[in-house]
Amino acid sequence: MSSTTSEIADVAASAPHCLVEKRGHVLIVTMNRPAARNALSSEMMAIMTEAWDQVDADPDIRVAILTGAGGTFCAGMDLKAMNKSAPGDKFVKGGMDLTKLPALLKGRRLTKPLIAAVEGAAIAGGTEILQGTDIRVAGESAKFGVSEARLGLFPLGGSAVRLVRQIPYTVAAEILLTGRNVPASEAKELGLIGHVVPDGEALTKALEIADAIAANGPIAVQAILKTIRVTEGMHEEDAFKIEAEIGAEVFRSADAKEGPRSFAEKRTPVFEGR
Ligand SMILES: C[C@H](/C=C/C(=O)SCCNC(=O)CCNC(=O)[C@H](O)C(C)(C)COP(=O)(O)OP(=O)(O)OC[C@H]1O[C@@H](n2cnc3c(N)ncnc32)[C@H](O)[C@@H]1OP(=O)(O)O)[C@H]1CC[C@H]2[C@@H]3CCC4=CC(=O)CC[C@]4(C)[C@H]3CC[C@]12C
Repeated sequence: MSSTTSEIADVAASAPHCLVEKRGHVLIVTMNRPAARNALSSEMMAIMTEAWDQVDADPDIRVAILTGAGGTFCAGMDLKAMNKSAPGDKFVKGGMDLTKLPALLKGRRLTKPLIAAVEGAAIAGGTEILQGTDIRVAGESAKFGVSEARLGLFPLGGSAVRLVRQIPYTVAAEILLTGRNVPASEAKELGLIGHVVPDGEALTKALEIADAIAANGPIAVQAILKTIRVTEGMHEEDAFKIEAEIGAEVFRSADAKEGPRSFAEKRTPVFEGR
């Protein structure tokens, strides 16, 4: 028996705003409000924060993927909810710490690599969270933008700080100040994303990259990521001191012995993450 339109709408309304699925060593986090183009809700952000905690805490998870349901990544903050209750009214002096938004990975980065698989729109909050991911794949019709200024808002998800550090200054300034949309081809040219794939294939490509990372030594992967994060913006000399400490720790691990041993024995390495 086929479902009626209202039955489908009822199911959609009761569905969690974010889905979390573990596939092997990969945790897939899917923003799931397709009828509202995956606009951010409190429920969605609470589940995302829990998922990020799970990624950091579970040693069996080696990589995470962030994606959106129904052919859209994320249309940013829920503007209809915002219209009913203006967030600015809560911003009384000292009333809220706006330096951290863990769900959007502002003031928090994961200890494992995070891959964004983008289809359709990644607008405002959607492009803001993208900047907290490490590797980014998008379908060819995807579009990006930090459009808050168009609505008289400020990109409090961190873009006024991060975007100028991730793509050339003049383009970042233009994107932030005009709020214009950036097509996938241009985003790739700018280095905001790393891959453009046919529409509908972003998650497949992200999984392919995730599997390649998950097959590597997890201690090495996490140490490389930690070095990137901790040394960002540092003078080279200071950065090399930290790099040396972190790198030496990796060389002391059992995985660092297993890698060369597997090569000599002509077999695939079995990394245990210790
Ligand atoms: C500041 C930080 C971020 C802000 C923002 O993101 S502002 C949002 C800007 N977004 C947009 O302008 C996109 C609007 N949408 C579109 O342009 C289009 O819909 C689309 C291109 C995305 C898709 O087009 P389409 O043709 O495919 O589809 P449509 O027909 O247009 O849409 C279908 C359907 O979806 C609905 N829809 C789409 N987008 C939205 C949306 N954004 N909101 C609601 N609904 C949407 C559309 O209406 C249609 O519906 P229908 O019924 O069918 O008509 C903030 C980020 C995080 C915030 C902090 C979070 C934590 C906090 C908690 C507090 O309590 C205090 C504040 C705060 C700290 C908070 C502060 C602000 C942030 C940092």
